Amino acid sequence: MSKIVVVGANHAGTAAIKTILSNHPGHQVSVYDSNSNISFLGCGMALWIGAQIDGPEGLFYSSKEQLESMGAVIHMESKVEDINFEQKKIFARAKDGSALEENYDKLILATGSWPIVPNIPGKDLENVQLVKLYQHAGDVIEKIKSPDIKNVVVVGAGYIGVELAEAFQRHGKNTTLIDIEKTCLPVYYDDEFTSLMNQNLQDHGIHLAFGERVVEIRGSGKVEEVVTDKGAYPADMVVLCIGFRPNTNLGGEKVERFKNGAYLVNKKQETSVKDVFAIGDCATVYDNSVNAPNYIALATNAVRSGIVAAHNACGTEIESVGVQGSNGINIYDLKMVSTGLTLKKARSLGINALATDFEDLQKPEFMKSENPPVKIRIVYDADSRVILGAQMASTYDISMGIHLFSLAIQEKVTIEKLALTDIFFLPHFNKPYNYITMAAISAK
Ligand SMILES: Cc1cc2nc3c(=O)[nH]c(=O)nc-3n(C[C@H](O)[C@H](O)[C@H](O)COP(=O)(O)OP(=O)(O)OC[C@H]3O[C@@H](n4cnc5c(N)ncnc54)[C@H](O)[C@@H]3O)c2cc1C
Ligand SMILES: NC(=O)c1ccc[n+]([C@@H]2O[C@H](COP(=O)([O-])OP(=O)(O)OC[C@H]3O[C@@H](n4cnc5c(N)ncnc54)[C@H](O)[C@@H]3O)[C@@H](O)[C@H]2O)c1
Repeated sequence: MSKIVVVGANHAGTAAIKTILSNHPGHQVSVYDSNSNISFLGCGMALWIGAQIDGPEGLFYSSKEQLESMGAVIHMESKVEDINFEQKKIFARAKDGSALEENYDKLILATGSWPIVPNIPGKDLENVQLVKLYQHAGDVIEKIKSPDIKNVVVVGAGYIGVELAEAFQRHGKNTTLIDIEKTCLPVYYDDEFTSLMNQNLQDHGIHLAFGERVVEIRGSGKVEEVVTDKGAYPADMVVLCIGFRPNTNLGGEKVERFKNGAYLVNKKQETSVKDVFAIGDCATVYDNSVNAPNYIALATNAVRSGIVAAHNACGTEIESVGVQGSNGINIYDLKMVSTGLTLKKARSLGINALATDFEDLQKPEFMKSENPPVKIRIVYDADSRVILGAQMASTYDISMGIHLFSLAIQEKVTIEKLALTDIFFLPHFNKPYNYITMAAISAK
């Protein structure tokens, strides 16, 4: 039996710890995490700020006590500061400042990510906020109770930025959403879909400032305005949501990196250093839509990579089946889901990609129950015919539909095969010629 040290106990680390202790009894698991809490669901932050949930209680699904009850030794508020990969030893600093060190047989790095902070004047002014940790959410929640916080500027209109813009507007704040790209959610959707979300945000009073670069945050002590290359926006609070960078300083020169600094891992989550695994936001994933390693920071990827690493660290060889970056968002009841490559992204990679689009009601026109329109796009390789990506949008809950496309990309299903795939019909649910079949049938 071996001693497994896990650095980081949030979504990825917790998944690895639980998998080891539930499936491989006898291994010793020692955990270090620099934070004071475990398993905070970041996605709950916007719901909490926007008062769509009553409070943070339900946003945790594990704890130090739970992991200890399973047999783990947990060192919270203890930061690992160095690793000697030759001696297989980690060096940490405990909450009281004392030095800790521990040998390992296998090491699992689950050190996650941290929000990117643009190097601009004013980034350290009071009320310039990051939103990653539970503590950050609590800080924002406390501050926006003040009527002095009237104008909130959110920088970055990716998933976090769009969700937070809705939250602040729901909280009655004058909200401006800035992005360097010409639309929101540029990573996950083509313009035909992001235009729906842009309109949705504007319809709810959120001011959009897209295609603008933030050059300075102004104020004396407290933030007062955000200046971009195209304008200036009053701000009593600024929230920075321009993406994550992986926390991989512990790897030093020893552990091979991906182009953005994430630990480069294989399908067993093994790094370039023997007996060292990396999982979650600090590591790459195998992206089936490009057949190569990629960086896609999602809790869903963190959990699955933790499971895979745990089994391999305990001697049971399994491989990740890869991911396609499936994701979803629900803003003022507009639901959008996507997986794989957008048409824009596929073409930027030099793929001879095409898209087949279709729009229809969810159910037959004769149905009296809720029956909104659904918009779908399927992206596929014009040469191999293999499905590369899909996007869907509706006020109807279409979330189950994107899982079909996630599996289709994973299994390299062609658009022709999808056109003949068994999809049931019942007027309560859909149409005989449903929009998935129709989009696939009309592919060029
Ligand atoms: C506001 C917000 C909303 C989100 N919404 C979603 C969503 O809806 N769906 C989704 O799939 N994903 C979502 N995400 C992304 C998701 O939260 C991350 O992908 C996930 O947290 C990654 O988990 P992780 O364990 O790999 O890393 P992290 O959550 O970053 O955890 C890393 C852990 O390592 C610890 N650590 C780091 N360095 C050290 C060290 N040297 N020593 C000891 N401990 C260390 C940290 O304290 C932390 O506990 C959201 C993120 C945010 C911020
Ligand atoms: N529903 C979900 O699945 C969900 C929800 C929240 C977060 N997440 C994940 O968490 C991670 C972090 O989310 P995020 O929203 O921070 O990142 P993101 O990559 O989704 O969005 C970052 C946005 O910031 C913009 N940007 C980058 N640099 C900028 C600059 N200097 N000025 C202005 N805009 C700039 C980008 O164009 C992009 O639109 C992502 O991996 C995301 O997928 C997922």
